Amino acid sequence: MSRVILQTHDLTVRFGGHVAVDHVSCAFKTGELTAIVGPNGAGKTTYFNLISGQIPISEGRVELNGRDITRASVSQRCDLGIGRAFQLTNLFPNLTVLENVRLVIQQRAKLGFSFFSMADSHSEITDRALSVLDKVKLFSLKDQAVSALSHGNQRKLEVAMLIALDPAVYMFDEPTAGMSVDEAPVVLDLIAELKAEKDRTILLVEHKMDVIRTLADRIIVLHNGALAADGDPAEVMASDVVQEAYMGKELTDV
Ligand SMILES: Nc1ncnc2c1ncn2[C@@H]1O[C@H](COP(=O)(O)OP(=O)(O)OP(=O)(O)O)[C@@H](O)[C@H]1O
Repeated sequence: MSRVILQTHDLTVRFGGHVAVDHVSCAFKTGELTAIVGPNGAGKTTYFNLISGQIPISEGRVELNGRDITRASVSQRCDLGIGRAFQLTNLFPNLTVLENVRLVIQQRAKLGFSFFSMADSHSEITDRALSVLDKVKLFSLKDQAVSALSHGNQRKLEVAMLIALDPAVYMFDEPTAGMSVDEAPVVLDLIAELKAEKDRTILLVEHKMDVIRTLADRIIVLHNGALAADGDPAEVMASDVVQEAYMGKELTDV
C-alpha cells in the first residue's frame, strides 16, 4: 500500500528579493515516480536542493516519514533515506570504480539498513558492488580510476552509487544530461527497473518528453518557483498552464 513518505509544506527560498521556490506544498508517495517539470529557471533544481538540504530554507518545512527534517544536514538526510545522485559523488577520483561503490555499500552497512543481516564481510560487499556495476554496465571498467571515466560513465557511476545506497527516496536531476544516445537508455532502463522492483519513491527532474511519458506516474509543474500543476501526466501535459508555461519551446521530444 502506498503511503506518503516525503512532504514539503510551504517550502520557500529567497535569494535577495527573488523568490526561487515559492510556498511549494507537495506530498510524495511510496511506489510513485514524480516528474518535476517547468521552464528554465522555474525552480526545479532549487526545490531539489531544499529537499536534499544543499541550501537552507527561508520558510516552510520538509518532512520525511512524518519527521521534520527541515534543519537536518545533507548527510543526515542521506542517512535518513534521501538519496540524490550528485551528493554521493563527491567521488574519489583516484580510487577505482569498484572501490567507490564499495565505499557506499560499507557506509550503508554501518547505518544498519544492511543487506547483510549476519555479516558485512569484505567479499559480500565486493559481490554486491560488482552486481550493481553489472547492472549499470560498468563491470568491465571496475578497475579503472574514476578520473579516467568518460562523462557518460561518470554519470552511470552516480546512478550505481545511488542504487548501492538504495535510499527510500531517489532524486534524479536530469540523469541523462550530457550522455550519448547509446548511454542514456542504460540509465533510463535502470530507473524504470527501480520503479518496477519495489515500492520506491522517485523524484525526477526532466525535460525530455518521451522520458516523462514513459516513466512518470505523476507530473508536477513549477513555474516562477510556484506549484502550477500537479496530477496525472496526460492531464497535466494537456493543461493550459503547461501549454502556456512552455509555449511549445522547452519540453523536448527526442
Ligand atoms: N544560489 C543562488 N543564488 C541566487 N539565485 C539563484 C541561486 N540558485 C538558483 N537561483 C535562481 O533561482 C531560480 C531558479 O533556478 P533553478 O536552477 O532552480 O531553476 P531550474 O528550474 O532548475 O532551471 P533549469 O531547467 O534551467 O535547470 C533562477 O532564477 C536562478 O537564477
